[in-house]
Amino acid sequence: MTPTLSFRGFSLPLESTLETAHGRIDERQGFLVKLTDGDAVGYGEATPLPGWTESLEACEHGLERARATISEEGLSEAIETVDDCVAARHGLTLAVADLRSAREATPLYQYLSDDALVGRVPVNTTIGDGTAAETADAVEAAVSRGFDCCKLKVGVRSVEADIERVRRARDAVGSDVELRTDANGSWTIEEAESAIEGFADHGVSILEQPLPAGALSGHAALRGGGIDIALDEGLLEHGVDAICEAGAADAIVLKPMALGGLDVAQQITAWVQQLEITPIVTTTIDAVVARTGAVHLAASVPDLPACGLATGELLAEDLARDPVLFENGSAVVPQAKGLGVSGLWSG
Ligand SMILES: O=C(O)CCC(=O)C1=CC=C[C@@H](O)[C@@H]1C(=O)O
Ligand SMILES: [Mg+2]
Repeated sequence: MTPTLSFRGFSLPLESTLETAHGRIDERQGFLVKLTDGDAVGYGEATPLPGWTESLEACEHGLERARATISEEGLSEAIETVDDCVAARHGLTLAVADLRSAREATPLYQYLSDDALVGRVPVNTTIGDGTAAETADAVEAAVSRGFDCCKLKVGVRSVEADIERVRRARDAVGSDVELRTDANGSWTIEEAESAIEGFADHGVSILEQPLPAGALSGHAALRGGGIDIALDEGLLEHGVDAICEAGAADAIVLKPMALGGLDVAQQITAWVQQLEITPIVTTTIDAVVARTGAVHLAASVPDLPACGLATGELLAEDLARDPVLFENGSAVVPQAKGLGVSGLWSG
């Protein structure tokens, strides 16, 4: 039986604009992907993000190519036709993995790694730019919801303002909560050095992408200042080898949507861990399908730190009920067969 591919567009507003140094995110537009093979069905999600993936139009064209190719040539050829469209490839390969793991009656994370039972994975919550008071309130509210690791967006305001935001957040939640920061490549080396000095006073654990994506030696020079340096945009710019050769990162952020799929992201996590660099899996503020796929990926990789998987709360609407519960700073991993998201595609 030849599998058939279908997809339908969606647009999901955020609860409020996510202000980052990389730009504003108001909504997430993408495609819910459905793969049918006999009575087996698998779901994926292709949600492009400008600056991280192909455009929405290119993603749609990629899915159209894959739909035509799957019926004429087959599944692996269809995946090849979207090799240069990372979000489309993510959507197609996630649908394949969901269908195959469901058919094997195994949860997706066990399909990805033959792992024993993994009940939960540690997560960070994501706090957008805001005033010092708004930031302190947001971190305090996150901790009251059970989170013990918060990532703050920085780099939109002055370094001094960001240091004050971090100080106020630390004062609000005390020393037991992990605070991370993400500058989305907005600083010069001097600004980054000043930020690191100020953030270190308030126990910030990780500073993500302080310098532009192209910088490598600059990031290497920032390491050892008391805060781990993580690269996010830099991974897409340089790849793991160059980052490792430059000694540019303590940690690397892996976004399955931006990397082309869980399979690619999983290979990179194993590679990165071999190099004694810490992988951190995050979403691209996706809908429930891709977000749950990222939770399964994190569950398939041993010894991960808190990952950026609690972004569902940033959305005002979603495609279906979230099968992932968050409690005590962790995501409870779905144990149903496949991805574990239901009620997606009626009719
Ligand atoms: O890492 C997280 O906590 C959640 C994901 C996240 O922060 C991002 C997702 C997509 C684009 C960016 O704004 C941002 C990032 O830079 O990591
Ligand atoms: Mg980032």
